[in-house]
Amino acid sequence: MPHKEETLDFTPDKYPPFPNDNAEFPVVQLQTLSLKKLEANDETEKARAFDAFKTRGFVYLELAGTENGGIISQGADEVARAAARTFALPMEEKALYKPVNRELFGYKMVGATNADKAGTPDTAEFFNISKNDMIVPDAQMARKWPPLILEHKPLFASYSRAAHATGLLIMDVLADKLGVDREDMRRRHRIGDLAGDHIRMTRGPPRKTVEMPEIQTPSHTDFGTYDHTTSPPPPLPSASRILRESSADGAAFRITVLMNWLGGLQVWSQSSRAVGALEPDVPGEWLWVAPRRGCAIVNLGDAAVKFTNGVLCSGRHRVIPSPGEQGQWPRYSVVYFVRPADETKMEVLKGAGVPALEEGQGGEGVVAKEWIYRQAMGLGSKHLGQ
Ligand SMILES: O=C(O)CCC(=O)C(=O)O
Ligand SMILES: [Fe+2]
Repeated sequence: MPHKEETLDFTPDKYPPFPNDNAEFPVVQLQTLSLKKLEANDETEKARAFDAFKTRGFVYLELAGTENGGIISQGADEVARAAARTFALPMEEKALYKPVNRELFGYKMVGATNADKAGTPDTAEFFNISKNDMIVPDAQMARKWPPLILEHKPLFASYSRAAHATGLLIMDVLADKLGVDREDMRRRHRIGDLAGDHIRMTRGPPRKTVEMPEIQTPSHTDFGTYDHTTSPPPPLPSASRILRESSADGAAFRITVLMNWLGGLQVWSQSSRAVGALEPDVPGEWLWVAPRRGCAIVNLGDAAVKFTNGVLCSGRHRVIPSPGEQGQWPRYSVVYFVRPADETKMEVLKGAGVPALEEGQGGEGVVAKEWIYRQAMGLGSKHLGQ
């Protein structure tokens, strides 16, 4: 590799630990699931998984002892190094890869998304790499990619396959618990089918000031989602309402497999999940998710909630600069999104554990590709092509 001499700003060996000060940096206690046990179809672990995804919607997933887990944990470091090289390219070059065709793939520059309703710009840059393009020969790729990304294509392909398989395994677990046909679910997420699935490489700059807020990735979740433990369901935020009216009566799954090295990810405290997308941020209502070595962070997307008519939960989250000393470092993360295939009609699943829709709750049944695009637009993405 011709990169020996360069200095990258992804330096995980140098990071200080997440601050051990729960008063200043309160952390969320997430359940830890074992991928090895889930792969072995361990009933106790499956029950714990179902419980965690019904309540918080976020878990740590211990990766050790499995082939896919190994590919994810080692691959993530390699992907982050590729990310550091990619983000170091000149802006004119990165700008050649802006999203087109109502897709999310490609480069999102700093400030392309609103962090709140007042239009405060976000501070993170993303490169979204389509799984479909990475697993086919170059001649069959749908988009152009920077040479640097093509150079790492085998890495992105193996990472996508391992993360996709891991997402599907979790889906199997949830399907079993919901009394839904596993194969029916798998059919909507076949790796070779065109879908919005991608590896997202993110980079957020070091913290500029001690004061909040500096939003790297704004608070996001999921249209029409509500925490089923709150009663009655909170009103839908305005962006959600538009989607609810114009889109689906149900949904399909979305599972996120996330690797990060520094703090910065936060989830809403249990009591405050009702707040909508792009609402002003309320201090004191966020809990930090401390990164754990050897673990991925897995969360469900909005689609999983709609798909199950509210049985499963997707937690609201955001990214801000890393806490304390960690804030001096640029922050990288590697995210894999498993999404339903583009042409999947968004419908509520049929299963013993999924409540049926009430009369009049239906929608016009858009397909996944359109639904994802509308979601992203609803979250204030100004950079997406029409
Ligand atoms: O960077 C992280 O830790 C989380 C990123 C995230 O939530 C996203 O890209 O959707
Ligand atoms: Fe996210």
